This record gives sequence, structure tokens and C-alpha cells, in this order.
Amino acid sequence: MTTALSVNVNAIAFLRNRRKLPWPSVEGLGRIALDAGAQGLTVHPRPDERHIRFADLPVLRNLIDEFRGAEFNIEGYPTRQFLDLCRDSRADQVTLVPDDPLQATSDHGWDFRKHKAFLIEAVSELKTSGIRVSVFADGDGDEGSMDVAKEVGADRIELYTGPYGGCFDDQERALVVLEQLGRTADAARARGLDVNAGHDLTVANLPKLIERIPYLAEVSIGHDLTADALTHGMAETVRRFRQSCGQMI
Ligand SMILES: CC(=O)[C@@H](O)[C@H](O)COP(=O)(O)O
Ligand SMILES: NCC(=O)COP(=O)(O)O
Repeated sequence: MTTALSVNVNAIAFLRNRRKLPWPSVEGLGRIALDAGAQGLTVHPRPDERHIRFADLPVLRNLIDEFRGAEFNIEGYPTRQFLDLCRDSRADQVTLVPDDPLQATSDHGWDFRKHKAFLIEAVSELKTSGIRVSVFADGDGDEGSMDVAKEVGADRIELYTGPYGGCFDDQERALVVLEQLGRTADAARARGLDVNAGHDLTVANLPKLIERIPYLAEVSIGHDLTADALTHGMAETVRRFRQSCGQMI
């Protein structure tokens, strides 16, 4: 099994939004990423639209429809507005994230026990629309929380890999964090959940993550991928990330 790469275009939108101008083009760079073999695009719309704007979603949906098999992954907190956006955009996958609207970026997974009833409702609504649902999870080795992730009806978890990306230069620490991620992933898999991962992933830290979790279904990557695209260009960057995912180029 190879790990799919979904390119998160939030950082491109963030750069565009510095000016009242349409560039860099989220659609244009998304097209280059898909042309270079990315398996999908990810967006994380926030209520203040500081990155992706709601108006970007139909444009990206139409773009993805041009690429057979490519998927649209929409991440965010399940407000009424967010759930409607996901349905109207015909998301292939929705990743539910427990972000506060004022949070700068995602920095933790769900407390599944505390939010169980709330998640059951959101997951069930999305699944009624035929959308695959993933839930953002801390990779802290808490196997019991994977029981609850299963009980809320999710198809997948997305491991929050920020702590791994943040300590990758400290090899000893990174091995400890990687093992916790691996234990969480194994527990999810044992319960019939597929496993995605995302946050602060790079060409350098991906191979070890995939070596520990060889059944990793998908990674969504934005911040570092966008930074690399400034150096290597989007097409070459996507190829480098695909290689790090173990994909044949
Ligand atoms: C859930 C997650 O880790 C990503 O969606 C991340 O929040 C990307 O969003 P930003 O690039 O807007 O921080
Ligand atoms: N789900 C994680 C994501 O979409 C991108 O995270 P990052 O690579 O921007 O940290």
C-alpha cells in the first residue's frame, strides 16, 4: 500500500490574501500539484476566511473533478456553516478538527470521550451525504480513545503529527514521539479505522513516519510543502514529497 499525498493549499491562500489581488493563484498551484501526481487537495476553511475563502471551494471542487480519482479533503470544526460547506462542495473526505476559531493553527486532536455525543451527530450527518469522515487525533498512545473514535462512527483518524515534526532534529525525542504515534495508529487500525496523518510533515520526516506506520493511507501537507515550492517549484516539490511517501514516480 502506498501513502496518498493531499496538498493543503491554505498557505498559498494566506499569501494571496495579503493583497486584494488574485495571486498566487490557489487554483493554478492546485492544478500544478494535481498535474504532478498529488492524489488530492486539502483545505481548512476557518470562520474568518483568513486562509481559504468559502468562494474558493467550488473552484477547487471543479478543478479536482478534472483529475480522475483525485480527492477533496476539507478540514475544520463542525459548525452548521462548515457542515453545509462540506456538503455543497461534495467533499470526498471531511476531517473534523477541534479548532477554536481564534486558534492560529491546529495544535491538538479531539478529546473523544468529552465530545462523543457532538461527534456522533456531525459524523452521522456527513456520512448521510456519502462523505468519508476522518477525526483529528492526538498520537499520544491512548488506545482507549481509539475505542471512542470508532464508536463515533468515523472511518479514519488523522494523527496530529505537530509534536513529531517539531522535535525531528532531536533524534532521541523523535523516536519516542514516533513510537507513541505508531501505538495510536496500531490501535486505530486494530479497531477497523484507517489512518491519515498531518501537520508539520516534511520530505525529511515522512519516511520514518511511514516506516513505522506502513499502512498510512494519506498525508495532508501544506506549510512545509509551500515553503519548498518557493525553492523547487510546485511540480518538483510534489514529486519530492511523493517520493518521500514511497510512491513510484
Ligand atoms: C488539521 C491540520 O493540522 C491542518 O488543517 C492545519 O490546521 C492546516 O491549516 P493552516 O495551514 O491554516 O494552519
Ligand atoms: N492536516 C494537516 C494539513 O492539512 C497540513 O498541515 P501543515 O503541513 O500545513 O502543517
